[in-house]
Amino acid sequence: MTERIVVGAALYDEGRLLAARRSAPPELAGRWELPGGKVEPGERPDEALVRELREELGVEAEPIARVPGQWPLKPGYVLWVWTAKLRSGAPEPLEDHDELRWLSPDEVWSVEWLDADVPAVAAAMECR
Ligand SMILES: Nc1nc2c([nH]c(=O)n2[C@H]2C[C@H](O)[C@@H](COP(=O)(O)OP(=O)(O)OP(=O)(O)O)O2)c(=O)[nH]1
Repeated sequence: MTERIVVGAALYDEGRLLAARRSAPPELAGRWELPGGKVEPGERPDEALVRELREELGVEAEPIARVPGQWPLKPGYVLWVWTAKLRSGAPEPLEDHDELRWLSPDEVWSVEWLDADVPAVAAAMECR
């Protein structure tokens, strides 16, 4: 079975990284993640990233580069991350999240990231 790809955005603006706090499901609620979601069948991962940021945050974003690596999520799912920048709009927690926070480099570890995101965020910090 091939794994389903979940794309996450390391969205940077003026050197700060956007973190999003999940509102669901209960076992993940309250933990922080890179915004994104599942790639749909027939969709390119970078297209999925743009779509998810539009749906979840109400912004237009531009993927910059894939962050090397992939991180296992729940069985059957794997996380891929792109650095990205904002093209227009200001992110709002429209779907899946109840809080957003722009983190400066010294604040990046001040939130409780989902387990899978800890190594993914560390790798993304190398690609700023
Ligand atoms: N988006 C995202 N999901 C993550 C991260 N880390 C992590 O463990 N996950 C998990 C949470 C979910 O079980 C799964 C992604 O699901 P999702 O709910 O974001 O996907 P989606 O927007 O496509 O929503 P849906 O199809 O479930 O309605 O991966 C991350 O950094 N970003």
